[in-house]
Amino acid sequence: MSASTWALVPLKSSERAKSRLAGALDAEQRRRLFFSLAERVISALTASKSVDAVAVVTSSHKVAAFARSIGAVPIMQEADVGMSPALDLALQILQTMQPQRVLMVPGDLPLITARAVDAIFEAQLSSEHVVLAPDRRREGTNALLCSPPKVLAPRFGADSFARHLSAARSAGIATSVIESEELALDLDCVDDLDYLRSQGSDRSKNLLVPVHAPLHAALVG
Ligand SMILES: Nc1nc2c(ncn2[C@@H]2O[C@H](COP(=O)(O)OP(=O)(O)OP(=O)(O)O)[C@@H](O)[C@H]2O)c(=O)[nH]1
Ligand SMILES: O=C(O)[C@H](O)COP(=O)(O)O
Repeated sequence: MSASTWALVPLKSSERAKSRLAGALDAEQRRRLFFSLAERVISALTASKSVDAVAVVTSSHKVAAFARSIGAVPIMQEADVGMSPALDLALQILQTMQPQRVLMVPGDLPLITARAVDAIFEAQLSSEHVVLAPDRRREGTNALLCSPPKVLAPRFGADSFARHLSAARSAGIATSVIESEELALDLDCVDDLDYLRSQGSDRSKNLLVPVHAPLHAALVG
């Protein structure tokens, strides 16, 4: 398969994911939340008019089968070695498809929409360009568009937004930062769950039901 714009989502093994929510959700709720979030992210990417194909990098055969069932292409890694090494490996494999650009998005953005994904691509002003979406604390990076894919190495982890921005700037790469409520929330800790709940039950309901019934149940059930 060849596609010029790929989206790439790293997904941990479901049993190990969302460990920071262990104080608020039991293991089964966390597992369901993980799959609901992943489905939401992959669906938004697939529905974006700018994305030709979505890949998921994972070490889990269960997660790979799930990704395939909703139209994503799984890329297998041997073990969970961290988000950036997983992305590095996937980028190397995707390179054989000669993509023009790759959008990297973590699999835990509950408010993401196809419209927000489209807006990332609209912020790309030249063929050599980086677009960054920070999280709501402006610490993490919730979307990283690299055009071409090797223009900037992914540096996810603590303070990744500042690190991506300064690496792009010091390399002289044209860079845009996109502020978007729909991209700014990633569900890492109990505080993030509270923030999502505080968005209002109607909004939460409309957002999460019926497609995301398990996520809704985990949050309000
Ligand atoms: N393929 C792969 N994905 C990863 C790895 N580590 C994290 N991710 C994914 O990267 C994204 C952001 O990771 P985190 O915010 O740390 O999510 P998490 O690992 O589920 O949460 P915690 O267990 O609480 O740290 C999520 O989509 C994870 O599933 C890894 O080693 N391999
Ligand atoms: O910047 C990052 O590393 C990403 O936002 C993912 O990290 P987090 O979900 O753990 O904040």
